[in-house]
Amino acid sequence: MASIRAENLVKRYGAFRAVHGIDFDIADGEFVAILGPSGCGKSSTMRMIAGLESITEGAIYFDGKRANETRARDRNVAMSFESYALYPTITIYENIAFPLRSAAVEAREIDRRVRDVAEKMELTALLDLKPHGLSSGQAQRVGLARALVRKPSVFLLDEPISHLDTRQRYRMRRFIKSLHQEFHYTMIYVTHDQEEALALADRVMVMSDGEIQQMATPDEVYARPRNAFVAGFVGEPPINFVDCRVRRDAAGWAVEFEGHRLLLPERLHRAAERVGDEGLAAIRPHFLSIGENGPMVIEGRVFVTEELQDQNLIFVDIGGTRFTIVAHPSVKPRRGDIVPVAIDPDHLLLFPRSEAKKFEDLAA
Ligand SMILES: Nc1ncnc2c1ncn2[C@@H]1O[C@H](COP(=O)(O)OP(=O)(O)OP(=O)(O)O)[C@@H](O)[C@H]1O
Repeated sequence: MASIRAENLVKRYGAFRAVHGIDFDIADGEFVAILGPSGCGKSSTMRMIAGLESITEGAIYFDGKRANETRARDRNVAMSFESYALYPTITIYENIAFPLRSAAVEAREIDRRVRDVAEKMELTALLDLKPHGLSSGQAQRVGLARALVRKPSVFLLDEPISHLDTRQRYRMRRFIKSLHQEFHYTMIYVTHDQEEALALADRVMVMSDGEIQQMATPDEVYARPRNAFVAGFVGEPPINFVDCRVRRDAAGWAVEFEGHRLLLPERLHRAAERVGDEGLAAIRPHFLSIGENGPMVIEGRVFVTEELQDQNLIFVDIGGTRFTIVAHPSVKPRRGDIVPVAIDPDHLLLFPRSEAKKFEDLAA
């Protein structure tokens, strides 16, 4: 296993800057997900770590040693992509053994390692078959087994399961997570799927426009997003945003919107000072409820509901701003009903209004 450090990492393709000088540390044995929308520079970052793409500026260190000039095959990095090109004419056993045969590993050692990895990946029963006829989930597992059999120091996965159906995706997620929990590989996992990133990783590196917006644990990026972009990209259904005015008077700091006023908890006083007059308040759909209980209750009009058996999604219009509420399945207002919406100020977030622009780009 290895630790990885990046210092001021830049990737340019001609005049276009895809990665803008990023810094990060990944500890030995850590599982980091690189999360962001299409084109944000995730794959470029991963490919620079793998040595498949040259580094325009800055440096990468493996275990503290500069690796910019180290060739891809000497970095002991395994990569697994969405496409898992297996060799069709040889058995699963030989497909997994292939990288070891190329490296002239002794036959008994090959056999031991292939059977060992096949057992971990639940492939033992398939070893004598040819790839033809495997399900896409099985083929993906063979691809992972082939990457792992070399005992890499770093395991890189680029959108490895995005093409699978929902059931297979859950299954593969469990596999990947258990591989990490059992063997503590240093793993870097590129995805645009926030749920996957939060479910799998020890820390999530959220990227947009070639920059790291936040690198923190799943709990932190969810509960304490550093900016409106992270708040909007992480969480399902997406967070609610509303323009607000930020005020301070004898009672303390407060936000106002649509003629309502909400006193801010102490946790948000520094943010309120930083934001200035024009703010962007945000609250997750799970922290709004329908009912009279709470320090702030505002009336809204229901315009759509979605009943999802384990929860109901209720979409409410409050003074022209649309809010999503996640409610208990027993809460079933009808379209057009006027309902009291309770806001839990402990879960309110506050950003500068200027960050709304990034959120709009994301929604576009
Ligand atoms: N070889 C290349 N030549 C020119 N531009 C490139 C090249 N590879 C990537 N880019 C551009 O660099 C930017 C970042 O690409 P990258 O593939 O790193 O993003 P990504 O976040 O992985 O996106 P995706 O999820 O769509 O793969 C994009 O605008 C892309 O078009």
